[in-house]
Amino acid sequence: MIEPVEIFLASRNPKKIAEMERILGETLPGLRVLGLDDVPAYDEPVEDEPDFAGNALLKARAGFAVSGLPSIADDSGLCVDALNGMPGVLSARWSGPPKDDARNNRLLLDQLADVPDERRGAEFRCAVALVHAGPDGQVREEVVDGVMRGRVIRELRGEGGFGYDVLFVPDDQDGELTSAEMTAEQKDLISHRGKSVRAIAPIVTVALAG
Ligand SMILES: O=P(O)(O)OP(=O)(O)OP(=O)(O)OC[C@H]1O[C@@H](n2cnc3c(O)ncnc32)[C@H](O)[C@@H]1O
Ligand SMILES: [Mg+2]
Repeated sequence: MIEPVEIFLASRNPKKIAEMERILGETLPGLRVLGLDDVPAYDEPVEDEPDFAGNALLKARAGFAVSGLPSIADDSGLCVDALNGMPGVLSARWSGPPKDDARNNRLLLDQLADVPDERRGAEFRCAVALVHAGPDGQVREEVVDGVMRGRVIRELRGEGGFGYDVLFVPDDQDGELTSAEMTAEQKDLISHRGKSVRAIAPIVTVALAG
């Protein structure tokens, strides 16, 4: 009998989950991705680490502890040069709780109002962590990173993606479209998340082989 191939994905962000499932599905067809609704509710960790890798590990460890399945989590955000790398790990709640993408975007636009075009460089960063049991039963942890460079524009453009995509023009592609104006496939090809999920996929394959 062929074992079901399952992984647990610890995220509360439906659009992020959709991107991760889409990218994982390309490299690992047949993979069944379980989410937070598929396991009993648990105390999700406070994302209080100073970097994306640390927060991604917190989320993946908690997922593994509850599900017992190989567990992955993403921690990501927008790092703006003129703001010394902020919002960074604070991206989701940059304008305060509760998380609100539109309010975050307005705050970022205000903060950058006086920053000239040539100093509006920024990058999306994404760490993806995998926590699983090795063949010896020991817990193994892996973290990979992905980056997408670009710049923050002065108005909201596009309907796709999520979060700060409406304000971000990646340097790749033609350098004009925001990541919210790209198709899902265009964004996946160049995005921070596309890069990190494609980098973790072969490690997931090894983890699933046990
Ligand atoms: O922690 P989980 O439950 O996975 O969901 P979250 O939305 O809180 O996720 P993070 O803590 O990693 O915060 C990521 C935030 O960074 C921003 N962000 C990350 N990737 C993005 C992308 O591809 N496009 C636009 N904004 C992005 C957006 O504001 C996200 O809410
Ligand atoms: Mg979060």
